[in-house]
Amino acid sequence: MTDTSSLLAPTLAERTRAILGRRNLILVGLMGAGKSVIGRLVAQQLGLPFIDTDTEIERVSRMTISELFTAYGETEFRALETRVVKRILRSGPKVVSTGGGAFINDKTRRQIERGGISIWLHADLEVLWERVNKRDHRPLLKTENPKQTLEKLMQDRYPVYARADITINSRDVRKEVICAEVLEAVITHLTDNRKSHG
Ligand SMILES: Nc1ncnc2c1ncn2[C@@H]1O[C@H](COP(=O)(O)OP(=O)(O)OP(=O)(O)O)[C@@H](O)[C@H]1O
Ligand SMILES: O=C(O)C1=C[C@@H](O)[C@@H](O)[C@H](O)C1
Ligand SMILES: [Mg+2]
Repeated sequence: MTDTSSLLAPTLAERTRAILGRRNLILVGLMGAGKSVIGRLVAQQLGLPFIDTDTEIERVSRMTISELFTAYGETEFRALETRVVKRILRSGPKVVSTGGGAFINDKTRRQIERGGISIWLHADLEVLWERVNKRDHRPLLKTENPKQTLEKLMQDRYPVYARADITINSRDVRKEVICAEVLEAVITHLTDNRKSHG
């Protein structure tokens, strides 16, 4: 007789979707870490809506992020980001990729902590630099030495990103590999949580 048990076993995506319930998955991390690309793929796999907060900010303001920084400055941009993140996370489940500074801002981080499971895409300097140096639309990197600026942002921000519920090592492997690692980590995180809460 043919063993059909493996054919009937739920897939990784199905298992993740089942345990996730109505929670949101929120990707955080530096520019170039892969939040948008991996977030979209995770959402596709889980059959959930995907929202990128930078894109949503650009939609509601009808300005690009660069234009917002130039016209109103970073402080106003952060206030708008907090409001947009709060609204997006009011309902779930969905997959949300955030702008690089969202989790660093105290108010926005509190919204994220309340709003779902946070996932830090951690990457080293060379990986990030290879990815971001191809385009120059990022206002924070419009400096004399953008690579050094990126390194400084890593030093300042990594201790804060480390507070995320889950950390994934984002590196140059196929995005499907990173996506599968995210799903596995979500299952582990929620299973461990269940155990510790009896
Ligand atoms: N696993 C990967 N392998 C190769 N390239 C990748 C991988 N993940 C992301 N990239 C590439 O790196 C670049 C940055 O990715 P992405 O835009 O998703 O980063 P981000 O974290 O959303 O950055 P930002 O905060 O600037 O929006 C893109 O060109 C993307 O295709
Ligand atoms: O790292 C940051 O502070 C930023 C990252 C981008 O996603 C944008 O949200 C904006 O350029 C600021
Ligand atoms: Mg992005």
